Amino acid sequence: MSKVAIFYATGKGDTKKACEYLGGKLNAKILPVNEATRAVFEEQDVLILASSSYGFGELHDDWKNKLNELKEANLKGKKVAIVAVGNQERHADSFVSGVVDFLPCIKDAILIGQSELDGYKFDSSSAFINGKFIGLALDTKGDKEYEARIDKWVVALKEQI
Ligand SMILES: Cc1cc2nc3c(=O)[nH]c(=O)nc-3n(C[C@H](O)[C@H](O)[C@H](O)COP(=O)(O)O)c2cc1C
Repeated sequence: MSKVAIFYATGKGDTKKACEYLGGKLNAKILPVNEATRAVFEEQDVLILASSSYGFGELHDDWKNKLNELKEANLKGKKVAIVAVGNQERHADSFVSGVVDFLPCIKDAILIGQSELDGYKFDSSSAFINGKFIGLALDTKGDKEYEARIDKWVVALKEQI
């Protein structure tokens, strides 16, 4: 069985809560990213990188501080999925944009878990590329049905793992 781990950064707990729900569905290990190391990244078959956005579409600081380690990790042949948490109404100009900074750090990995627009309304998002989100976009405060989005994503993800 594939070893799946979710590495998350969270400010007020929204991303953590979503990851706990997701982790239960995937039977995955869940780790605050500030506890992760290059070796732990390399131990996994599938890595799920989860972060909320802060500033103007930036990653949470805990993830910013780990990007170098992620970049140095040998992820060749591994699968990586992204979970992006934000607020489409209050931050419509940079909705879940921070997670785009993962892309240069996972070049040797296989990106899985891209998702559709699926009813979101925003003006701009760096994480929405060529008509798709680069991962799962969640607005846990603005979308009461966010767990249903996770359920749907998990079904698609399991086919790619
Ligand atoms: C100062 C500040 C800046 C934010 N910037 C963004 C942003 O650029 N894009 C976005 O989608 N959400 C933004 N948000 C919303 C948070 O990402 C959102 O509240 C999220 O649910 C927080 O999750 P967390 O508790 O896991 O950190 C911002 C929130 C704050 C307080």
